[in-house]
Amino acid sequence: MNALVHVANVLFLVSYLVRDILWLRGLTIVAIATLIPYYLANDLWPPIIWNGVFVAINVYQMVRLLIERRPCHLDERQQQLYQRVFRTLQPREFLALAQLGTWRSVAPGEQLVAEGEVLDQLHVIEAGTLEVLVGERSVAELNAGSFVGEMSFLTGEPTSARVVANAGEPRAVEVLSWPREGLRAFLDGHPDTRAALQLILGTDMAAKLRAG
Ligand SMILES: Nc1ncnc2c1ncn2[C@@H]1O[C@@H]2COP(=O)(O)O[C@H]2[C@H]1O
Repeated sequence: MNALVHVANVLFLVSYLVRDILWLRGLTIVAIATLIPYYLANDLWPPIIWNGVFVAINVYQMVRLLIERRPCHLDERQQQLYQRVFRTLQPREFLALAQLGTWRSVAPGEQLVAEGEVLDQLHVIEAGTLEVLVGERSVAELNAGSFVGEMSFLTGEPTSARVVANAGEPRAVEVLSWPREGLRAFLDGHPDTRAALQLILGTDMAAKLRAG
């Protein structure tokens, strides 16, 4: 019987070494199950009850994780954007985020963002190129996968530049746009998604700094 205690503790040890929380919880459940015969043989009811509670909590959290991670269908546009920008999110997390936004076309010559405005949206380009202007000076071009308005989104400051679709562009630019407050509320309820998005936005801004 004592061997079971050692086996269980080795399993606990392995569970602490794995990085994926799903595996950690699964191994914890197996380790506890390995200990139960020992507790029963020794009539140790308090640890049986407490470990039953731990198993119940872990099973509940595992079911939640599995629901979050179950495969989901992304349409072609979503799939492209996911591969290009949001790969650090679980596909289902991304789907929820994408469904919160609306797809929009920016026609050649159309202005997406004015300079110095209080922006109530965050955009990401799915296809096409947008031009960034400060005054009349063109300072950058933004391509598929780039965010527009992330600086205001993160700082709450008015926009730093004007962003337009060039009149000479043959095709409309496709963007996915989120309402700022709706996105903030969503992220408040999804802290993992918020952490991942902050990193994605930070990486986007670093790329812009580097390009500038
Ligand atoms: N130098 C730059 N390089 C690339 N993009 C920029 C630059 N300046 C501004 N932008 C983009 O233009 C947007 C204007 O609104 P924001 O300041 O919210 O966020 C800005 C960025 O998305």
